[in-house]
Amino acid sequence: MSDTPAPPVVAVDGPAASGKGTLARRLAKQFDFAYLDTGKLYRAVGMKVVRSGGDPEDEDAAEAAARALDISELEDPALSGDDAASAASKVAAIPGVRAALLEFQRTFAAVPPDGKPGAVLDGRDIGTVIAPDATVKLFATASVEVRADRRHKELINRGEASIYAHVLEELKARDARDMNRAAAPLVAASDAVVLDTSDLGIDEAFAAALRIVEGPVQKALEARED
Ligand SMILES: Nc1ncnc2c1ncn2[C@@H]1O[C@H](COP(=O)(O)OP(=O)(O)OP(=O)(O)O)[C@@H](O)[C@H]1O
Ligand SMILES: Nc1ccn([C@@H]2O[C@H](COP(=O)(O)O)[C@@H](O)[C@H]2O)c(=O)n1
Repeated sequence: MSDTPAPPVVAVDGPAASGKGTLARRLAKQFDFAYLDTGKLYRAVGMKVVRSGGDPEDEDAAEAAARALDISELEDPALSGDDAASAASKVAAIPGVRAALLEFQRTFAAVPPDGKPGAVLDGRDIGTVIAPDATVKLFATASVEVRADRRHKELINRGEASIYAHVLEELKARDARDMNRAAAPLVAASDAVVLDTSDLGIDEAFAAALRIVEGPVQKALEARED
């Protein structure tokens, strides 16, 4: 049996539109790690149910969709939309759905694809459930008003119709569902470092994230070389 320590894992959790995906993607690039946006798994399951005419709150339909999910379905551009986000947060509350998606995420973290030396995963339960032994855990957050403003601007920049007040309401509803569900609720792991980016631009937020993550990651990489 090999004594080589496991590849480093960076867990990035946080509420919707907190900027966790932006940070996680940049951190993965910085260290040449594999990156998994776990929200896409729930979005794909939600859309699969909706497209087949089902209700995302129907436990049997949602669990069946999660078990039948093919990784190629994560490439669907429709997953970035509001309908997918809303359906995702409904299927995500169903324990059978979370159980069906667990092994894929844990394997991604333990054996990063393409021979990458480590993995960055972002979501809601990475530090608490998927990778409780992660090398380093970041909990990215920002006030709901700031998050709504960022998402609103993102939608406008994409050429989509957007009303700030609607975006704010949608984020509040999603926060409430994600924080109050019984199964893997959105909460910072006790050993996560909380990074509030309300007053930070993207580059400042990344610099702050890097300061938190760099030391533990380098240490874990060096331990694998010994
Ligand atoms: N620090 C920041 N300052 C300003 N804008 C930001 C900052 N971080 C991220 N953004 C922008 O806010 C929007 C949401 O960011 P991002 O998609 O990374 O959030 P997320 O938490 O991954 O969202 P979701 O939960 O919906 O997947 C994007 O348009 C992104 O460019
Ligand atoms: N680890 C995760 C990731 C996501 N969810 C749920 O999916 C919804 C969409 O996620 P985004 O990151 O793409 O915004 C989110 O609102 C959660 O309900 C999850 O439960 N666990």
